[in-house]
Amino acid sequence: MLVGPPGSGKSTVAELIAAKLGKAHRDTDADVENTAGKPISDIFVDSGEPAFRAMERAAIVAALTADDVVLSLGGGAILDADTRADLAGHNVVFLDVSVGEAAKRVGLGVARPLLLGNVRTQLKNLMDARRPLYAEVAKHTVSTDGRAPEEIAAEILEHLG
Ligand SMILES: Nc1ncnc2c1ncn2[C@@H]1O[C@H](COP(=O)(O)OP(=O)(O)OP(=O)(O)O)[C@@H](O)[C@H]1O
Ligand SMILES: O=C(O)C1=C[C@@H](O)[C@@H](O)[C@H](O)C1
Ligand SMILES: [Mg+2]
Repeated sequence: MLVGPPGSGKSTVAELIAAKLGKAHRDTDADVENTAGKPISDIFVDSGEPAFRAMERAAIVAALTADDVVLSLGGGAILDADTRADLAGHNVVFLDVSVGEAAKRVGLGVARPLLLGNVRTQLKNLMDARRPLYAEVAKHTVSTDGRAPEEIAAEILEHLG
């Protein structure tokens, strides 16, 4: 199970790990979009962040009951105390990334509504606030700066044994 800020590579790396393990990859952002029938950016505009967080929480509860999946969580999933409690006992890996590298990876698109405006500033604020929460739920932290997704996936697989 992968957590980390936007642009840390959760979705990309989880897909690689799932392929190596022959398991399914599940991503709570994708689950929310499928349930809502629209992109996350539209959910934020149409219904607001609290409504998105409620949908995200429901997607996580559902995903945690599934067997044999490699799960990537939305960047803000760990803001929810119930989710943090639910993650205890799971094999959670925190994908860490610097502000500069994450900003390069996510670009300037509208797909990540919380980063609109000054992407670097938003990322910095968000990471400063959340780093303790990512670290709290994770059993293992992997630095991703300057490393290819394949290398990161291999390190995690090695750690999993
Ligand atoms: N280690 C890496 N090095 C370079 N680019 C990467 C790396 N990991 C992911 N990327 C690229 O960065 C972008 C963001 O990756 P990804 O969507 O996997 O991040 P995420 O953590 O799932 O973000 P979000 O929280 O917004 O869902 C993608 O274009 C992806 O190809
Ligand atoms: O960091 C966040 O709060 C978010 C990250 C994305 O994965 C999406 O879940 C959404 O854009 C919110
Ligand atoms: Mg993702």
